[in-house]
Amino acid sequence: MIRAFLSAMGPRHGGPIRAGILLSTAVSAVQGLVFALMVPALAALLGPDPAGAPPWTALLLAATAGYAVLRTAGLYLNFRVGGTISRALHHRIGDRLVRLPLGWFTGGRVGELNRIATDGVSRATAVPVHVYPPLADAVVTPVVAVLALFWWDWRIALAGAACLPLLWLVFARSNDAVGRNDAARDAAVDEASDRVLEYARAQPVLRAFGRTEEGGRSLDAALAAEHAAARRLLLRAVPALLGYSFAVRLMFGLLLACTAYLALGGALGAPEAVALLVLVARFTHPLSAAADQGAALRMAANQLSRINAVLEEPALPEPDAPVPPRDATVEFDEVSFSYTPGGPRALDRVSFRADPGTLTALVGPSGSGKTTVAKLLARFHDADAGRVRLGGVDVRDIGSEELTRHVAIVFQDVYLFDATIADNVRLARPGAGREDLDRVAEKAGLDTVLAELPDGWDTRVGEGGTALSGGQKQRVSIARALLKDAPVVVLDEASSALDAENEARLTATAVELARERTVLVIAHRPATVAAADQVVFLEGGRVAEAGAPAELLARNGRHAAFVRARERAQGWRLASSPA
Ligand SMILES: Nc1ncnc2c1ncn2[C@@H]1O[C@H](COP(=O)(O)OP(=O)(O)OP(=O)(O)O)[C@@H](O)[C@H]1O
Repeated sequence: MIRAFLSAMGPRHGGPIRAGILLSTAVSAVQGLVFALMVPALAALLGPDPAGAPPWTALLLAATAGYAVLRTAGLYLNFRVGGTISRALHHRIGDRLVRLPLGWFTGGRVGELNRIATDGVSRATAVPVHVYPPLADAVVTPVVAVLALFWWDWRIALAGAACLPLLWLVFARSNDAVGRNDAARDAAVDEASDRVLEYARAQPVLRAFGRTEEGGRSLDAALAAEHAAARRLLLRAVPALLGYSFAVRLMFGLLLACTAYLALGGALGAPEAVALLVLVARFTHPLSAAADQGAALRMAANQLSRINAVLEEPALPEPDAPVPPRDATVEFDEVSFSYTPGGPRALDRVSFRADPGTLTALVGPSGSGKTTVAKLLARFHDADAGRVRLGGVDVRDIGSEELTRHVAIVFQDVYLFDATIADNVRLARPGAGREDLDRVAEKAGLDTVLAELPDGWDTRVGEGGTALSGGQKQRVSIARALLKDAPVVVLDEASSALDAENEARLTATAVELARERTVLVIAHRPATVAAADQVVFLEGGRVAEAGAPAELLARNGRHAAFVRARERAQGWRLASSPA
């Protein structure tokens, strides 16, 4: 557990945690000494010669004063350590997230990340403040008290010592039962949170097709599984905790019987017997509470191992000596890639080259690998084989900051922050002035949208951009990419969402951009394909054909057949330009 803590906190914050644990342990040990001193002090006070009590009483008072000082210092330190843990874990998780490959952030991670960053961190934060000190009181204090009692009366101490391993055994077993079932419940809670998010996001689709009931089935199943896991945890944890509580009371009874036996046999005086009973009674409550704290510790340990799993997730490897790209040439050289190790290849020995000053249209049926090409160029993932080069340099040798500066991508599923349109566009270049914004707005077709909105640039877009239409969001996203002014632009052309006028404007913008940049368009529109300098036609993850659009149409191969099929299905019309 401590190792998991230190690993999660990193070397910089290990010191305060160790200090907090040491101090809490010391406080509990001193408390054990205070308890042990109560026995001779009380025995002397209640015995036939109370005049002999002052030395014991003075020692007891001194130990109590020391205990009070240490307890206060421990409380103060542990609250500070709790704050440090919370801050450090949030920072470390945040730092890790920004270094993870973007491909790591699939939908299923959202619920898990949310739980780790909230519940996980708060449980870990509670350990030094609310969990470890009472646990140390329940474990260290009795052990020290029993050891100290050996010095005073070995028979009673032996009886106490004999009970401790038994208690420990029951404690460890009950902890195990809670820990195992808590991990299973955690997994069920994650699954349920993901399904809730999915159900909320899928509402428009489900309602459009009148399938809200069916759509809710997987959510119902996940919630039922969560309920079952919580029940299992309860059913296993309650008997385990009750068993432990019973063991504590059994120990209390045994010590009671042992003390009575010694007192009745005359081996122990009545004052000593009373003092011992006070001591034993004093232990019952903290020992009983230990089971709850032990369970809380196991749950925190489970959360810590989940936090550590994120922190240990391999970061995107960064080059030791980054090499800047020489120009904006994009080159795929025999690139193969699978999303899952050993799984089907999304790209299979893909090779093509896109030169600066040209527009390349990536065309192909759904699932042919067009988006994957864009993702490998931006290093969402690294290729399994072959090389993706930018400006003659392998993207893995460029360094992610430099690569980000060179490549701007507009994906179809646009995400906007809950801020104004201006803020969202300025994300690309925070210092950009109004003139720059107006310039890119015109090129992206955003100017007409702004003219219709009463607050113009200051319109708030809502969470994720919900206050804007799909086409409006896409235009904001294009303006953002244009403002970045990167030498390579990848545009995942919207298959819908734009009207004819804006479609034409966007094609014109792509062509204009391609005068000075390398532009790759995942093309769904005939006008864009026709305007391209070259078409890379993908099928099943392979480059089936590549060449100028007119040349490919004239060849009458896979690309031409695909275009004809599209024409029939969607009314595409793509004429080969006269040679
Ligand atoms: N995150 C992922 N995990 C596993 N497989 C994936 C993932 N993303 C895509 N794939 C698979 O990789 C292949 C290529 O997908 P990709 O998204 O590149 O196709 P596409 O040509 O862009 O399709 P579309 O035109 O429909 O967007 C497909 O078989 C797809 O199922």
